[in-house]
Amino acid sequence: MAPEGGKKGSANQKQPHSNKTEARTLKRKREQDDVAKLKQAIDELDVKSPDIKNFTDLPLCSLTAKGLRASHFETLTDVQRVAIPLALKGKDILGAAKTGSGKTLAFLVPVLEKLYRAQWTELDGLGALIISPTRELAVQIFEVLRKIGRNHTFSAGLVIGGKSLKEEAERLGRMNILVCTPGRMLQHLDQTAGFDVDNLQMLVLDEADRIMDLGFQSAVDALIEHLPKDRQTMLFSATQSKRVSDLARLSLKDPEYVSVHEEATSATPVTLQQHYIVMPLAEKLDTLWGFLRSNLKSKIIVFFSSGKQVRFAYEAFKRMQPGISLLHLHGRQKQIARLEVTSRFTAAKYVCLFATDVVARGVDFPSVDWVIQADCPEDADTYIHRVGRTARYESKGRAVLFLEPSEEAGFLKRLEHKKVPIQKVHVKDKKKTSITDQLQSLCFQSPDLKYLGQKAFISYTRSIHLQKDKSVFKFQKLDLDAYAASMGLPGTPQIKFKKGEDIKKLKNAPRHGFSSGSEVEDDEDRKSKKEVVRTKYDKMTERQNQDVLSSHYRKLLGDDEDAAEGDDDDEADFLSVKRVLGDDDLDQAAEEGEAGSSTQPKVIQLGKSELIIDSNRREKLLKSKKKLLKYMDKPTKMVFDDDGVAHPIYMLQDEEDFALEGPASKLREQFVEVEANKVREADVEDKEIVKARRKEKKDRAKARERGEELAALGPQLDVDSDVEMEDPLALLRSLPTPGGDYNQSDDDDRDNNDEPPKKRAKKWFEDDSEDERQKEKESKKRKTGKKVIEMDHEPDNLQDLEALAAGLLED
Ligand SMILES: Nc1ncnc2c1ncn2[C@@H]1O[C@H](COP(=O)(O)OP(=O)(O)OP(=O)(O)O)[C@@H](O)[C@H]1O
Repeated sequence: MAPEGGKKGSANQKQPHSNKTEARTLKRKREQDDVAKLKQAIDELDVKSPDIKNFTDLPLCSLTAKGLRASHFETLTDVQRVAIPLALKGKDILGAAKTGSGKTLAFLVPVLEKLYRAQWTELDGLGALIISPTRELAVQIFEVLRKIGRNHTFSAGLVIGGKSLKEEAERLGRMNILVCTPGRMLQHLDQTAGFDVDNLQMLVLDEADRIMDLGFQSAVDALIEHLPKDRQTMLFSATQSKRVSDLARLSLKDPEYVSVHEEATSATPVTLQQHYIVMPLAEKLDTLWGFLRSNLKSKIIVFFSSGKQVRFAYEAFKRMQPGISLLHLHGRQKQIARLEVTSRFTAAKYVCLFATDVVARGVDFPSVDWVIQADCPEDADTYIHRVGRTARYESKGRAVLFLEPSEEAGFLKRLEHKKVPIQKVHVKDKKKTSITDQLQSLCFQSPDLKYLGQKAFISYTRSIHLQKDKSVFKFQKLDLDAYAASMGLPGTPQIKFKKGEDIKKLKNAPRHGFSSGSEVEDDEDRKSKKEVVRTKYDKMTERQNQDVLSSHYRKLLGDDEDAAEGDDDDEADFLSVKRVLGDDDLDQAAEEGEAGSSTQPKVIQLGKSELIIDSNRREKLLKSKKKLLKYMDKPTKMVFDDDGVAHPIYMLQDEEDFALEGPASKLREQFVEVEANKVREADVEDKEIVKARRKEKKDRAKARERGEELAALGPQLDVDSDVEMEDPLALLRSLPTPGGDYNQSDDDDRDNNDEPPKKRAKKWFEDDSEDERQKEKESKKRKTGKKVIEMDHEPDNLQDLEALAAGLLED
């Protein structure tokens, strides 16, 4: 710890040894005097004094005061004015204040002050732990801490996953302040030897109601178990519940309720204008498109209920070029992509971000003009947090909620109950537009988009079906056929539901091999994973949704969402798509499976189109003229004019003849109808094919299982147990790691890769086998073809942050 005076002293020219010791003693004495004065001032502080208006009116050490000044924080906000004095006095705090009202400083300032007054050093270990529900929010808190704490000498770190556990573990022991997500922190507390939290002075839960929520329950409870009971605890949120059970779980001692806006007439900022539009589900995308086209010079966030909704809307709208930059963010993206999207959105002036609730809470994007809620939020609290991304700290903002007619009455009641003022508006007739035709043709042209659409449709219907609040979400009232058609889908995907799921649990369900922003791995899940030893066949057959060829689509869509398909698994648990792929898709996917790791596919020209030779099977095709015809363009009838130039027949049609055929709009409709019929017919055929292939796959898997059972009796399959004998961790290593790390990329790939089962079985074998030759082949394959996510692919800004964390407060 080096207060200002100390630093100046150390800059002096060389002193004799005795002088140096004397200077050090003097410095320590000054610090002690300083701390004693601060303690006395805090004792004498009247927390209710009306004179407390600015940070300078508080008994803060000069290092914090200097950091606040340099960050241009002078006047206290309401919540800071009430919470900071109480926290300085050592009280446990339960703080609730509107979004954007400055809660972050309300807990960060007391954290710095408490450690300063305790003269905390690196040797004292972890002094304060700040828990956030999402990575984005954790990074943001860390940045604010870095800004206002720049003059202190505490070390601070971020524990949010995205790095190997080992790498993080090495640094943990040196940290005085940690900002973390619950799942990752628990992993360290459970697994990192020598990570001592016995000295912890302060625990902070930002967005506390979310952290105490069902999805995080087991992780948070387990985490609290590790912490000493004798500590100061602070909980903050814009929507704070005072559940006695929560307070007991956290062992809060006689907490002070800081609820500065309780008497306010609205729960949302007064500078926020809030509207809602009622429209049938089938008009949602049209309305959103119309809105974007009318607000090109704005910064907009559009919230959807699931990552799949986000991806479909993003991919479809991007292809239709709305005239404003589009970004998308959801919890299944890689951490690098997520950080890049947040920083691009922060920096841009006119931009639209399609997002899930991963950025609904706490995230402080500057100057957002509009928050659109394209899908109704699960409850009024989520509504309040989402709209809170605009109109932050005295700035203005506008929010629009899209409601389905069946949701209107129920949700308005919920908002009224929470004191949210909102007005109904209508879309102007001349601004109404339909994009169904465009979406239909895009889905027709691109199987990838159609596939995303089907998944988005399913995830939406699933979320509505699962919602607890049945007075708002009425599944039976939705016109699903019209909705599917409005998304451009050739038919309504059939779905079946399992009973007993919970939307909140699902939202926080662990993702294999990938730790998302709001990831929490159930303690019990982790234990059972460790205990149950599975064979490679178990792993292979456990993998669900093998018929959804996601890796294929991932390649079509680019690779920014390596883990995005991981959730196919949880989806397949719950409901299944009766029909997903078209004939072409299956062909392509099968070929891709065969192509394996071929790196440089050959391309040959066939008529106007290109045929990519990326598999042995395709190469063989070249030898059969008849089969090749399949890939040739359909012949078009051409007519030669007087000069001998060829034209398509319609170009030479007489205008009068053309007019006789009827109005162009009708012709167009007829054309669309004919094409749509073709798609429907193709759909029926596809269904049959998919059914047959599924059955075939099931039979194959069964046969293999039988083989395994038989083989288990024979001596040669003692391979697995041998492995276990030689290396007791071998099997454990082959299990998916909870919360997953980037250096677990192999596992990630396997878990998220819905390749055809034949291919995957091979991968599992290779990964588990002791055969060195096979291993070598596998590693070569990875090097040449498949993407391997390297551990050191850290985002620049995160790395910078981490680097700075080591010595937070050096000038
Ligand atoms: N005293 C202050 N003076 C000026 N600006 C401030 C002050 N306190 C906070 N701010 C600014 O207000 C904005 C919102 O602050 P913060 O993110 O802490 O809000 P919050 O209450 O945590 O919001 P949410 O409930 O959405 O998490 C930030 O941009 C922050 O820099």
